[in-house]
Amino acid sequence: MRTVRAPATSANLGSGFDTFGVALERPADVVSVERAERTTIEVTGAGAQFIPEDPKKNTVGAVAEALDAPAHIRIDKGIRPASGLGSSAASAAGAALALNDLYDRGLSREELVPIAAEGEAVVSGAAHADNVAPSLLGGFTIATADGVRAVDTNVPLVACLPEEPISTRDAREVVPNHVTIEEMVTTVGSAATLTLGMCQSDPKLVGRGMVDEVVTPNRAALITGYEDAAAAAVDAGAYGVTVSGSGPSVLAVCAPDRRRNVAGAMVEAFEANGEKARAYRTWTGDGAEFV
Ligand SMILES: Nc1ncnc2c1ncn2[C@@H]1O[C@H](COP(=O)(O)OP(=O)(O)O)[C@@H](O)[C@H]1O
Ligand SMILES: N[C@@H](CCOP(=O)(O)O)C(=O)O
Repeated sequence: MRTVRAPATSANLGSGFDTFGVALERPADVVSVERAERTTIEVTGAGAQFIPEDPKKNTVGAVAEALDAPAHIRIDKGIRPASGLGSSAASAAGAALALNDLYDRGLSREELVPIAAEGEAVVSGAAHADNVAPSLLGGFTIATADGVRAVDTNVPLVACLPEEPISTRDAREVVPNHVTIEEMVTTVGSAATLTLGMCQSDPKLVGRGMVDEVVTPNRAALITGYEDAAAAAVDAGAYGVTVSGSGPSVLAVCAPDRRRNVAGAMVEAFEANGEKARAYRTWTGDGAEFV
């Protein structure tokens, strides 16, 4: 048997749609695998009742098939599904690392990224790698068509998760198909600023680089209370705020000692809009690990 803890992640970070991602120190899924004749799946933990155990519908089933590694797979969910915190991706990343070892496939973590992304295609219709990459590699990752690059970084974060779920598949419907040249120039500037901020572990630069006027406004409109939560986070000291992944979570970057205030302000703002919410005070973290 092999057991892996795979962390939650926050994708896009505003300016890096389908490209940027960070691993969070918490929460995380725990995935255990045992060799079997055919793949079976058992899910417990946060939101387990909303997650299919059919291998054709669960992200880990696609991973087992891609690695030709049938197994009994147990998933203990620490990350609620439809959260915008890479819930489906964490299970896929954990299964990829565990099955690669169980079946001695000898693939590197970088080589496991596209395999784990197959799981994402099952649930969202797109094999986007921006969640599985940081869940496998840790830190800040840049996933592009020609591979993935990871940067070790140390940035304080707050992820606030409102109760109302949003599925990635639905949230991809509101992504615009076209951008203007002005929007492209702004996005490139933001993305470059954010990358520099991650390389220098500078939360102020990261916050400036989260600005995005292309995808984020449409996604934010799907989240009840987003504008108030974002404004409250900035008032409480956040350097930048954006939609985490496809939402509904909201990601804020701030100084380490402002995390409690920022977390409290966002939860309060959501609650004033009739949305229960919880906040994770966290940091950029490591990738999946054997436990
Ligand atoms: N192992 C898994 N963990 C979480 N969700 C899964 C898993 N396998 C399939 N799903 C399905 O994926 C969807 C959640 O994924 P997604 O919409 O991308 O949200 P998130 O941003 O939390 O990953 C739900 O419909 C859920 O049933
Ligand atoms: N790039 C994807 C990221 C989805 O992240 P998730 O945590 O919501 O699954 C997108 O924005 O659609």
